[in-house]
Amino acid sequence: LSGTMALHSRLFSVYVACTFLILSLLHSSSAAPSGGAYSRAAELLEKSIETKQSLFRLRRQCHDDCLSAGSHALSPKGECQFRSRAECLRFCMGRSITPAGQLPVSTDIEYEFSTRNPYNFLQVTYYKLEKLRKAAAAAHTYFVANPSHLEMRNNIEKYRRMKGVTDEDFQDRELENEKHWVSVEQHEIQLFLSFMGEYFKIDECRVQCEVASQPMPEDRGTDGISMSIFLYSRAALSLSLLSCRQYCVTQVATRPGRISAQEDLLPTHFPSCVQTAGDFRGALRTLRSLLLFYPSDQDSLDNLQLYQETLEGDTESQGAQPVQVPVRKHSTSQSLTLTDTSASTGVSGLLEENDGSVCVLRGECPFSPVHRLLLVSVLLSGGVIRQVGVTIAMDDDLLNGTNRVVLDGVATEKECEKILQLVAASVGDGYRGRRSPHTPHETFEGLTVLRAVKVGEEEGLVNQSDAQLLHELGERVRVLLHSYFRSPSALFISFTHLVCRTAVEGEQEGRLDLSHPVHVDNCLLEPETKQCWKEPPAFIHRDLSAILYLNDNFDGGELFFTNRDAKTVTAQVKPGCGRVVGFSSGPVNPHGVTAVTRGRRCALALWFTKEKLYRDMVRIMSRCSSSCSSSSGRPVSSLNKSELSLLTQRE
Ligand SMILES: O=C(O)CCC(=O)C(=O)O
Ligand SMILES: [Fe+2]
Repeated sequence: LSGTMALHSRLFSVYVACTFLILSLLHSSSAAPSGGAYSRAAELLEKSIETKQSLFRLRRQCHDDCLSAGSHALSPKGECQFRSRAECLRFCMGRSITPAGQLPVSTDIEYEFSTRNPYNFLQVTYYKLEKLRKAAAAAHTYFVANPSHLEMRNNIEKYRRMKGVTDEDFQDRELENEKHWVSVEQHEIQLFLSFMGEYFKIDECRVQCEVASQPMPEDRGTDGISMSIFLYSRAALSLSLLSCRQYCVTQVATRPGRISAQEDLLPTHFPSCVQTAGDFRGALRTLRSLLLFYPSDQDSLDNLQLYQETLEGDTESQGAQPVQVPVRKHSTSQSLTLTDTSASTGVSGLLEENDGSVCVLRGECPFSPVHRLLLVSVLLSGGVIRQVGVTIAMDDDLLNGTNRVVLDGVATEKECEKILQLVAASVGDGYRGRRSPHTPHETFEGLTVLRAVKVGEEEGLVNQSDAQLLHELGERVRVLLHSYFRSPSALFISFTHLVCRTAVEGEQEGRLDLSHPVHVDNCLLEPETKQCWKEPPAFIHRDLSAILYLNDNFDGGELFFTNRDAKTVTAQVKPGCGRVVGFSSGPVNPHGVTAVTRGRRCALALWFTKEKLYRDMVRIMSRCSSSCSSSSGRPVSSLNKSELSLLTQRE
């Protein structure tokens, strides 16, 4: 640890300094910084990157020391033992970092680093300083995570043509954290295990969570109130630790620059190593591993039976167990069986007990789902959102799929009524009376939050508190789904749309079409090839979809999920006031709406994103232009170009 002593006290400030530096560079276009300022900038940027790495190394070191050497080994003078691992970790971290340095960094800073933004600025500064080789490496590192950044693509082309810059200079300085993708891309059997080894750098991620989430020693008070705050913050801390650990699965399965994790990363790499000719035992072992992920997969079940019949009498081979993956060396030789269903990524999670046993949240947890939902949502929202009465009507099992849920009781009858009045009072977004874009047999009305607030403000037609209710409902759904799907990364509302579909009278006989054809919300589904292209015009930044239904006095209009063939229906959901259907926006959830053959069906459609950039600026700003007191929005003048372009984004 001695090497990290230099971090003392400066650690936090240097990590944070990066953000201020970026901001000052951003605002310095009028007065160009001098050469001296650029070298200072480069120095600080490098230092912030190095500091972050040192911090991560230190956390790993402390974790290992406190775990393996036994907590007493680190005790001052070796006399007294620590009462807990947390205490040991605090002491260990505290030897190298000041208490301020141990505070968590803000999400903004984490965001900057996760998008590799410091390398963008580093590239500029090295270019200005004419350190072209270093500039090329920084440019490449940034580009790996931001492949659609055209300016950087051009810069890289320019660097390639510059004298003194060679191919070797284009190095990914963050490669260490992303190595596992190299082996994922090679579908070779011998690389499988090394892939597994890399994959379980998940463990590394979880260690970082654990050490980073240690409470500060000052937390504990002696009087009743401080004690309950202490207990409350402890509970919140455990939840955030849990969330952080669960997020590791998603993080490891997310390529640099991608927003969404690769679905089924681990299990889909099994088949490439199943069939080693004649190795029935190996095949059986892999099949059993596969079945842990897909317990009802018919092909695997058939194959399993076949192998078992073939191996009849060979008890040793018959007993082949699922692959066991060793988890990073600890003194107690732990191993994690591949029951990690959260490896199928998405946003669902699992609860891993300290003893290494795995408790899959759905079904096997010590508390009931409803209980869990309420507990988590209340804690996450600081108790401000009333979720009493919300129940889980259907889960993945009942909906026959992945990352799907139906919640009831999210809005009251009164609230549904208010929103329906809002639709009636407003003229809609130009859709009123128009034929639906999806079918000639229905009309379609759409109302955005912005529109609702505007109508409320300007025309006096809509009660302002009704418009505000739209906001609140969106927020309620966000908090509920955030906790249900255990998405540890922040979830931002990306777009909200109040949509009504009305059957055109006299045109309903023998209708064969749909109210909304089968589609996937964040990619372009190609049912013939079962591919889903994550590219525009699809809204590729959408991570989670939700529809809050408002009424049921119509015929038809059921939401249904299908397989990727867009034909095989896997589940159906009947709308009703206060019911929310939530699902991940990706290719596991193709869906459509059956024809509305009588009456008007209204619903509030919401899309969420993990990408801060794509949060709904319209929503934030409309809120702040009206009654918003604790503004979470920024003035328009401070938005960047792409944020501004989002303001004009429409369905
Ligand atoms: O209204 C519904 O039930 C679904 C709507 C939908 O899928 C969409 O707008 O993308
Ligand atoms: Fe949809």
